[in-house]
Amino acid sequence: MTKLSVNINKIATIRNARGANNPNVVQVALDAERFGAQGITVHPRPDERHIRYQDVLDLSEVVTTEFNIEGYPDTRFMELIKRVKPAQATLVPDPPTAITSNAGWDTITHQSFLKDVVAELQGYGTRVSIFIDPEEKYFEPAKTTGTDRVELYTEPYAVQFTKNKQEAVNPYVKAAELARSLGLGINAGHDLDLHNLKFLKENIPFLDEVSIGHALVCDALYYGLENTIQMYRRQLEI
Ligand SMILES: CC(=O)[C@@H](O)[C@H](O)COP(=O)(O)O
Ligand SMILES: NCC(=O)COP(=O)(O)O
Repeated sequence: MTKLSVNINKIATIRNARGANNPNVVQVALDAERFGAQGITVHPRPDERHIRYQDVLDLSEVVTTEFNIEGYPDTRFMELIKRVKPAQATLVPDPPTAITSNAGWDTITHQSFLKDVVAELQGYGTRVSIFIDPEEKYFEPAKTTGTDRVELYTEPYAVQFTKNKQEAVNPYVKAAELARSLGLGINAGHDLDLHNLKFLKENIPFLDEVSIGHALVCDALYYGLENTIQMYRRQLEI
């Protein structure tokens, strides 16, 4: 089974636009779980432009599905994970100014840094996933860090999908098979949507989890959150 983790960053973006507490991200997380989300993902960024560090603490009190916290492992992130001890931490190499995530880790250059971070996070009982491009050279070094999983960065897949879906998915299938042969769990995320998700799942049926936010929240404007979550869940049933 491939789990659907709903990323609620964009709910916080709307809330922050007015400064009050509407929509309430904690309530949306609880409702998303009730509507079928199998996990809740957040990616607090240093400028707190969407999810705030306090949101993460508040969510940690109530989320009953898999709580996944993404981010660059700076001091604040590490302290947050130590305090919250979520089910999963996803390490993303974004600089503080990144508009959104736009690359996976260079696990060769940053191998020893990642090794230390992974060991510390696992010491809190948290599963670790490393955000990674589907390039063969990064997988053995990723395994050496001790990470439990990798998250395949799927923006290039989403872009190429509209032109040639088979060419788009081929490198991801190869990467996923390599990760599996190394004993790594496999997540995927970024720009997945109702058009491209099913094809990814059909080609990589052993995906452990996808985290989806931007497109899912956009779709919810038209279909409603409950219908939308169910629609995404159905894409993962093959
Ligand atoms: C790692 C990843 O792909 C997502 O966390 C994505 O970066 C969402 O972050 P934003 O919501 O800030 O775009
Ligand atoms: N890890 C990817 C994620 O959480 C959501 O990315 P997106 O669907 O907002 O592009």
